[in-house]
Amino acid sequence: MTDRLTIRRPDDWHVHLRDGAMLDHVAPYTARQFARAIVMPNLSPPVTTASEGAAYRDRIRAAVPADHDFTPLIVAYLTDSSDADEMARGHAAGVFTAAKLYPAHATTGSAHGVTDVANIMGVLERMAEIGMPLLIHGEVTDHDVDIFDREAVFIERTLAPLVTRMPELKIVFEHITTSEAVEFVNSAPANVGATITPQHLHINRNAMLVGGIRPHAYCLPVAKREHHRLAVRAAAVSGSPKFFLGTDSAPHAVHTKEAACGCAGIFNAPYALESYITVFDEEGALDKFEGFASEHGPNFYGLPLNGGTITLERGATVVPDTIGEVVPFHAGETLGWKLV
Ligand SMILES: NC(=O)N[C@@H](CC(=O)O)C(=O)O
Ligand SMILES: [Zn+2]
Ligand SMILES: [Zn+2]
Repeated sequence: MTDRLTIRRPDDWHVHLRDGAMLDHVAPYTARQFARAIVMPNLSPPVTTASEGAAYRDRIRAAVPADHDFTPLIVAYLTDSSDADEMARGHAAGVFTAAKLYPAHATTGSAHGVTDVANIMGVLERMAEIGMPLLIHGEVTDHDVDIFDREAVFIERTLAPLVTRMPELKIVFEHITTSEAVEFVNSAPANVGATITPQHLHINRNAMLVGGIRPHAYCLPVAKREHHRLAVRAAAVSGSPKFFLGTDSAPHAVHTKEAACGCAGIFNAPYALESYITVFDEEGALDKFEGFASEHGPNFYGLPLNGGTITLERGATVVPDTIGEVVPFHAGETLGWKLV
């Protein structure tokens, strides 16, 4: 039985570090676990220009303790009026690693998002030309679509036609939660990849609703029924280079979660690796963890693998009930692995 696993330093391909005091609070947790992170741009206001991106990168660097070797990868927030030249300028300047498509009003901080992909086809064509990946929150927002169906409907209505129309564009289907998304990514060409969060490997929708309503298990896309969780787990541990680590760590102050209309998001950064490796251990797939955490992401993005290693050992990690004003994923639980 493997009790100790040393892997190449991993990266987080989807994290929310926020801004201001919350950035100062949460950034050290991501920097402690990961060498690089794709930092999502859904700030208020969102990061839409290269100069805003460079300034945000400076604020993130200032928030990370000097003894952490951490590289934030900045992302442009796409709007209906995004400019292809601005995206290309930011990418060429080494500021923008990718651009994020939030369907308008799909999730936290998406009010300025894209109302129709048709409005940004020129931008997407330029991104395909320059090899700038498109990262997608894949849900429709139509009121008549059940929230549990919004990811599957997005595949039919938007993602599948987009992949057909733009075979050169690298696309990351973010935080997938359904068997439909797994099937779509598996059958799509090599330019389509996906991130998977720890929460969607651990919980199904019962965790939110059985025995009481648990706001700290609520995120978007919402956790689905059990067979979807099992399909996403199978994808994560499959060894396929299409699936890689993206925590979607999304901190919200506790009073905004424990509310009549609570915010969507799960703060999992502090113990992300311990949470993920627990799943790979349960699935008898510890040999697949390094690929998922440290190789598939950089290979998909065309970025170098990290130097250096981290080690996880079997042992107790007690997760506190709160970390500052934020309740972490697995709050009050003891995980069976620890980062040494
Ligand atoms: N995942 C979430 O539930 N929330 C994220 C936004 C997102 O990734 O959808 C957030 O920034 O709070
Ligand atoms: Zn999202
Ligand atoms: Zn996110």
